[in-house]
Amino acid sequence: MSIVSTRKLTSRQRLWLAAIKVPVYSVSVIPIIVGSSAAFEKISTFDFRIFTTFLISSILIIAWINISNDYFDADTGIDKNKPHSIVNLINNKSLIFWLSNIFLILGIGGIVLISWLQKDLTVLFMVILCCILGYSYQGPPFRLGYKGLGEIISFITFGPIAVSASYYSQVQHFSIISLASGILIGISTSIILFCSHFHQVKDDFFAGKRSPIVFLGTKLGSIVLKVITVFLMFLVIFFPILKILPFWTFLSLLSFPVAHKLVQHVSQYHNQTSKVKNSKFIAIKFHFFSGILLSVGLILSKFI
Ligand SMILES: C/C(=C\COP(=O)(O)OP(=O)(O)O)CCC[C@H](C)CCC[C@H](C)CCCC(C)C
Ligand SMILES: O=C(O)C1=CC(=O)c2ccccc2C1=O
Repeated sequence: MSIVSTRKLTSRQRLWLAAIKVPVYSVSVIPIIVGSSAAFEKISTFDFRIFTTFLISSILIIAWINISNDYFDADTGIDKNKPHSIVNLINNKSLIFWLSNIFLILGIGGIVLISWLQKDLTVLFMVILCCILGYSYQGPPFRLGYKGLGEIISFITFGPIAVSASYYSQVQHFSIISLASGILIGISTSIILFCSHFHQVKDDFFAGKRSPIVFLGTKLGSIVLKVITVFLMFLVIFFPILKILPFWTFLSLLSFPVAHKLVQHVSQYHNQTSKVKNSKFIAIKFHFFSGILLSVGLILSKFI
């Protein structure tokens, strides 16, 4: 194989890697881990079979939302400068549409299994609500993401609903612990989506997508990011002080250096496309570490 073709292969592989968006799957894993940790903290119970089924289902649902996002974005032309859109890579829209639906059916199938095992439809209703809201973010005729509502949808779905659903799947009741943990996870998830708009501001504007950054501009957007991140850190301190969350959830504060790096990076490079692009990955790192530390804090509270 010639050097040129190897290079070609490598760049295509890179595009595929970007298209698959592996790091983004943190958003599917963390709410399930945190909800199950909160359940363990509350009543010392952990059903590994339910946990694993929920985790796999959640990953499949995120595969659906991401593949179908490329499918729906192809219709509005917003991804025409995005070589790592799956539609631009495969060039077979109906295949992509059906592939995404297979992921959705398999994901929902796992949740049906949980509901069947527990003879309780609550978790199924909650996840279906998430999927309807997820569809409304990107699919016609709603496309609420194009109206600047993505962050609110992502907060509600990945935060209070997903964390409470995971909690409920373990213990079959609701609690303030899963709600408060869900609020923290919801905010850090929305921070990821918020950061993903900075480098796309021009394409979004010309395609008629009114993302928060199109509304605010990149400078004001970087200030809003700082305010929201500080607010999140404030809640991490405030919840244990008010005994809404157990003491050891303070551990989540150890993710502060990553939060600081994120805010610094965006305030420095908010209008430099190639550099601010990286902010989404710093935000994912922050979401992952703050979420894992929150889980560790919840579990530790049971023992210390
Ligand atoms: C695809 C998503 C965001 C990316 O959108 P955008 O078009 O800006 O991206 P590109 O630049 O890459 O084109 C995700 C949007 C998520 C949505 C707001 C909410 C989805 C809800 C899920 C279905 C909830 C799943 C819950 C699960 C954990 C049980
Ligand atoms: O591709 C992306 O940019 C995102 C994908 C995704 O699934 C997600 C989920 C929750 C919050 C943000 C994001 C993305 O930014």
